[in-house]
Order: sequence, then structure tokens, then C-alpha cells
Amino acid sequence: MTLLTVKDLSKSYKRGRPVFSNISFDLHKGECLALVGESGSGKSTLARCLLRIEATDHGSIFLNGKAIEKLSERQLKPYRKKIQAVFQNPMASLNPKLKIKDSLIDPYMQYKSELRLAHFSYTSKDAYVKQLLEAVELPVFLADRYPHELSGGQRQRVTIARAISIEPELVLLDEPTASLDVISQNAVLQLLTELRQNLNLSYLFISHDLAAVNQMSQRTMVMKDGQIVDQFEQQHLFADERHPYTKELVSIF
Ligand SMILES: Nc1ncnc2c1ncn2[C@@H]1O[C@H](COP(=O)(O)OP(=O)(O)OP(=O)(O)O)[C@@H](O)[C@H]1O
Repeated sequence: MTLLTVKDLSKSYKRGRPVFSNISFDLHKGECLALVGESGSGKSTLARCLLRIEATDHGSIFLNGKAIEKLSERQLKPYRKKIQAVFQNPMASLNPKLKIKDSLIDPYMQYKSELRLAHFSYTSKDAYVKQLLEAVELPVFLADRYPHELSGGQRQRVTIARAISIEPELVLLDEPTASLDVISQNAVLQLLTELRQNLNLSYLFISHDLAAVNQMSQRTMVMKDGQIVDQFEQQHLFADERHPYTKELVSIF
């Protein structure tokens, strides 16, 4: 079943040439769809457009069949909680003045009247925060710490916990392990896969790292100069019919 449909989507910044133009793709429920491509090809901009942090020029974004690209902020609210994101730098995503437990509770407080949680349950703040920390395999005592008192890997687990805390349908993962060492990267990728399966999440996984993409994703899209030049199921990564640019990426992986 299709969760997200992007149709002929285009984006340019003022006076600039298009960052991407006429992009179309579907993302299925429960899948991890990877988006790879060179630096500056427009991957993060696309993620910000899907989050409606950035406006698009034309084209459509359908979530569960509903066009969301033109909704007002008020109309968008029910959809906002369905799409969450994890970015590259967890330090920038966490408020340095808030204890971990206060950062973790924030999305719940924002949306609590509309939430129907199936996996987590809210009986008290402490109990809810404990469930979230356990879900990302962090010790519960970290709840009372501040972001600077955690390691990079722990901080990224906190941002993941916060993203999944309100049980979104789609999580945009924009280079989620780029700031971590190799051991932490693998552990976080493994965790993300388990969470996707356990919570029935769908991911758009933006990455430079074809090895990580191969481990995480069922399908991959390749972006170059603002176009999706190749799309394939993961088992066809090495197939002959791959686009020359995909082959170039494969050759350095
Ligand atoms: N706010 C902005 N104003 C003007 N141009 C921008 C803005 N944000 C991004 N761009 C430009 O849009 C293009 C795409 O950038 P984007 O960050 O989406 O690429 P990317 O594929 O995510 O790159 P990377 O892999 O390095 O993160 C770049 O040329 C960039 O300079």
C-alpha cells in the first residue's frame, strides 16, 4: 500500500536554478526507501519540502492519498504528527537547556489530544520517558541529563526516540549516522531497522553511504542534478541496467 506519493515536484530558491524538478516517486507502507546522490543534489531540500518546512514551486505531495502541499498550518496539523524526522547532527536537534526527559516529552505534549498510541502508553511522564529510552536501548538514568552530558551516539538515539514517540507513519532519516563512529553507526542502523519492524514505520533514508543503504533499504532512488535518475529494488543494485551514475557510486562503495 502506498503511504507517500510525490508527483512532479519542483523546487527552486529565489533567483537560483531549480534544486530539483519534476520529481515523482511512491513510498510504500512499512518500507525503507533510500535516497542517495552527490552532495548538493537536493536530497535534504526534498526532505524539508516533504516536512513542509520549505515551500515547493509546483507538484504534489500526497500522504495517505491526501494532498498536503498547499494545506495551511492549521489544516496541516493532523499530518505533521504523521511525518517526523531525524537529522545528521543530534546536538543541533536537541535544546541544550532541556533535560533529555523534557525533550522527549515535547512531541507528546504538542499532539496529545489527537494521539492514539498503539505501542507506547502514557500513564505518567516518567513511565512514558522510560518506555522511550528503553525502545532505543538507552539507560533510564539519562532522562535527567542534559544533551552535552551524552555521547554523540546516545544523543542520536534520543532524537530517534523523540521522532518515534508519537508513533508517526513516516520518518525522514537525513544522514542519521553521519556524525557517528563506525561502531555506533552500525548499532544505530540496526536499531532503526528493528524500530521500523516493531512499530510498523516507513522510512525515507537519505544517505551517502551505499553500504548503509544496502543494509537498511528495500528500494533505492538515485538523485543527480535535481533529478531521480535511477530507482530499483535493492537486490538489483549490481544489475547491468543500472544508470551509469549508480554504477559510478557502486564502484566506489
Ligand atoms: N536555503 C537555501 N537557499 C538557497 N539555496 C539553498 C538553500 N538550501 C540549499 N540550497 C542549495 O540547494 C542545493 C541542494 O542542497 P541540499 O542540501 O538539498 O543537497 P543535498 O543533496 O542534501 O547535499 P548533502 O548531501 O551535501 O547534504 C545546493 O546547491 C544548495 O546550495
